[in-house]
Amino acid sequence: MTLSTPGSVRFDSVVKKFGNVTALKDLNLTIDPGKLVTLLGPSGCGKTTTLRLIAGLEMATAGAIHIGGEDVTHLTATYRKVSMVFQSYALFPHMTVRQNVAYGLTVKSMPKAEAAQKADHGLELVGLSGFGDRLPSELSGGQQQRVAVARAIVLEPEVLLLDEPLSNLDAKLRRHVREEIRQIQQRLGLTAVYVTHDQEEAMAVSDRIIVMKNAEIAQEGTPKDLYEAPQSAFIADFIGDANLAECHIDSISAGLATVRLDGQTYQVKDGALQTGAAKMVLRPHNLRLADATQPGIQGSVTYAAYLGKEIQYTVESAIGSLFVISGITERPFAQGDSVSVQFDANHARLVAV
Ligand SMILES: Nc1ncnc2c1ncn2[C@@H]1O[C@H](COP(=O)(O)OP(=O)(O)OP(=O)(O)O)[C@@H](O)[C@H]1O
Repeated sequence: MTLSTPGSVRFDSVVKKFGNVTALKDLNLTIDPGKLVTLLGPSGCGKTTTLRLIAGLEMATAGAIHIGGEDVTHLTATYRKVSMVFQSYALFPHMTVRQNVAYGLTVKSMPKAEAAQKADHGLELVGLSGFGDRLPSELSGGQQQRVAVARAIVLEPEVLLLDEPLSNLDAKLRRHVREEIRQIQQRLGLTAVYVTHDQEEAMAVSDRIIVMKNAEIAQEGTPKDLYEAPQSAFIADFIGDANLAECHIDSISAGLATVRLDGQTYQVKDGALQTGAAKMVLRPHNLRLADATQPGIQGSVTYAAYLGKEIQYTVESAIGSLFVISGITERPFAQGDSVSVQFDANHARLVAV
């Protein structure tokens, strides 16, 4: 199949209001061709509105939207080269899988035989060759979602939009289908915009993640950027688990901050902050437990859970409650044990209070 050139997406100062509700404040974003970008954020932050604005299912109140370099701000959905995959699959139950995939093509007046041939090719691309004569009810949930993806990609969109495509699948299948969606997107070089509120799913499938909060972008970057260099307490907490410990930056020099935490001094990469109160981001697996006689932050284990691949602890300490993850090869501790919590300051980060 020849797919149309993957398109870029650009928002210039886009505002979207629904009556008194401002769903998007002043959104500026660029999505490069061939990349999968995820919109991630808590409920109501504006993810779905952004996706619907790309699709042309909503119109911007102000600002401009470009797809593939073309100004589409005032074009309705029919005239935009995008296809959407919904969380509900939205397959027609009485049509065969092939007819479902061919549906959008026949609506566009493609002759039936050609549409069926394209549908079969689409099914091949999503690993469902030979399933064309079945009814959707004769497929698993994951297979039905792949049919929905095939139906979207046979339309040869410049941009593929995916609205929480895994939310109807159970946890085990979700991981499998997200890998498949990512592989199809990469193999075909599609530009894809993916909405989810699940941060692990976002990290697993994305080239870049745009984290939204209160109708604005909170931070954007690769999964690694967001995890390793969060620019706020919100991002640190939202992307992966984080302990946020109150600390004090005494001085900053050559990109290193001298930080006081629990009476000790540490050198931490500065997060473009000023001296004064700050929060130190301590990832649970970067904390180690040692015997209480060892140096570190003193505390006591209030919860210990053996999870096979790791042990998770809650430690009440002088700097608050800490969530700690240890490898199973490390010495185990039990509830009630006095411990010393140690960490490597190279892995700590600083964010504003
Ligand atoms: N048609 C509408 N009419 C009025 N308000 C709306 C409409 N659609 C969305 N909103 C409001 O705009 C804001 C953003 O909604 P949106 O659906 O984009 O959020 P979301 O991040 O996708 O949330 P969720 O994860 O819950 O789906 C919310 O405050 C929502 O209530």
